Amino acid sequence: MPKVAVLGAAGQIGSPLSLLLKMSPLVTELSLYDIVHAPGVAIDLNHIDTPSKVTGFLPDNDGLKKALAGADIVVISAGIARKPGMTRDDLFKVNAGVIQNLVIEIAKTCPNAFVLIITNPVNSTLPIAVETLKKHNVFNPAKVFGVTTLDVVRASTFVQQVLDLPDPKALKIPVVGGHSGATILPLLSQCVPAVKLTEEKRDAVTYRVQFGGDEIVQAKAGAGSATTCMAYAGFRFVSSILKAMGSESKVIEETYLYLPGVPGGKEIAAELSVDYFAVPVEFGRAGAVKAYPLGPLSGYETKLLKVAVEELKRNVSKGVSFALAGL
Ligand SMILES: NC(=O)C1=CN([C@@H]2O[C@H](COP(=O)(O)OP(=O)(O)OC[C@H]3O[C@@H](n4cnc5c(N)ncnc54)[C@H](O)[C@@H]3O)[C@@H](O)[C@H]2O)C=CC1
Ligand SMILES: O=C([O-])CC(=O)C(=O)O
Repeated sequence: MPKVAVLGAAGQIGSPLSLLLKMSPLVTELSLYDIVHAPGVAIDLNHIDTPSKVTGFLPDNDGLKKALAGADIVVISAGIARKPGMTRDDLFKVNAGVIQNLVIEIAKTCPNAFVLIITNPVNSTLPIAVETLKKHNVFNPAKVFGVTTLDVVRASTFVQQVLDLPDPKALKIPVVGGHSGATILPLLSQCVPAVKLTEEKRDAVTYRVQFGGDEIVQAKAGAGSATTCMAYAGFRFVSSILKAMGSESKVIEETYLYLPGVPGGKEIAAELSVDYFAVPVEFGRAGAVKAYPLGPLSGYETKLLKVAVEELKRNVSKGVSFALAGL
């Protein structure tokens, strides 16, 4: 039965995400790691009356290795978050090294685990994780992802709000690309069921999905960025993987991934001329089984796609260069 490890578990995302995982009947064992407070967070969660067992580790006494031992899924939200005036790319300096060091230990201790990266800038931290796993000869493209679920959650929520519809969950809107500003591309033209948006509303919703993170950073005024909605989105993504691991039915979620390693992905990468992109991905027992193409885009979306790809290429190569230099 699945063991999930959360790295960065004492943080503003890690704690509520761990709470949601503790509530899930799909999780048997939860191990929490952070450079501070993780054992306390674990004891706290262990007073909840669900069967899963929670253990917390700090860096001393091989804590990271112990946290990762036997993990089936590792979720990483370790690192620093934005303050007003910062871009996600400004987090690179600190978070690139954090991801690289954590992933080196994953490569040694639980090389077959799913690795889900929440830590920003996701556009670059995922390539760092992939290059690090490749270097250790344990990269499985079906199991390593950047978590972009919050963008998908935002797209349906913001369309529901602008059209005053009853239920955001009833709207399925693919969000492709990366996870920052112009690299995020909500495909509103593919909304199921279809919605009618004036150009003005289309532009406003698209902008809000792309820059929704800024809304929260500004409102929190120095106290952090998206946390509870991210914990919700991260839990949705982990749950989808757990469901796919345990059943025959297909599960589809958008996620940012190394396309050439997944069936269907090579063609998308060749068409976009970028190896990393979020697309709808089908999951099975052993991870990603198929990457779906973007499908028909409106003229408006085609223009935005060009901008997204150019920016994303720079973010990817920054991550790859960092990883290769440090390995
Ligand atoms: N992918 C996405 O959609 C989103 C990503 N994020 C990103 O998630 C990350 C975490 O955000 P928050 O939880 O709000 O930040 P936070 O500062 O509250 O928590 C981060 C935690 O990481 C820990 N940490 C730092 N270095 C570590 C290391 N080397 N090993 C283990 N733990 C370490 C810290 O002690 C802290 O507890 C940020 O990079 C943020 O930008 C945030 C929202 C959405
Ligand atoms: O904006 C940030 O820094 C946090 C984030 O990734 C988001 O809210 O999408």
